[in-house]
Amino acid sequence: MVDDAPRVGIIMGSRSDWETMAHADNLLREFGVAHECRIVSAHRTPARMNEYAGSARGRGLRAIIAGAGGAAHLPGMVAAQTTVPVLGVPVQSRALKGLDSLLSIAQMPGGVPVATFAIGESGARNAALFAVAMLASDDADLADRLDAYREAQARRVIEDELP
Ligand SMILES: Nc1c(C(=O)O)ncn1[C@@H]1O[C@H](COP(=O)(O)O)[C@@H](O)[C@H]1O
Repeated sequence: MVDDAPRVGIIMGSRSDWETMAHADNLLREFGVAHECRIVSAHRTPARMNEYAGSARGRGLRAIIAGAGGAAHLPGMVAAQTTVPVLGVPVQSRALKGLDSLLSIAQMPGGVPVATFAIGESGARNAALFAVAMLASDDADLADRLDAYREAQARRVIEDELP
């Protein structure tokens, strides 16, 4: 793990979200972006959420990736308490397959934005890539790594071409 002060926070409503959110963690590790992972819930640990959101900018966080499932209020409630950009990841729920999570995160009232990603693993990965892209806007080295990532991805697609 990276030992510098975290630049990105990954939070999730429950330990049960880790299987999904670990994809964001892995991606930030791959890029060498200092980050932290925490369980924070608007419903179950509201005081911890307030403290997390309230201290985020002062601690140097540049983005918060927030994953939650079902009545996924966490990303929006964090966004309500900080101007650090919040990237919301809808975790797939059992009852409604994540459509509930997606709509809970996407349908924010005007004035309190949350960037909303796809349901599940690809959403977690894209949220992390988006955070990398945000940081890369003033970090040339990270921008080069992001270009290299895209090039490697394109090479893999081409190598996988049908016979
Ligand atoms: N949506 C939220 C919030 C929140 O938004 O604050 N806190 C927990 N949860 C969600 O409840 C689901 C089930 O949690 P459990 O597996 O712990 O019962 C998880 O997907 C979690 O994100």
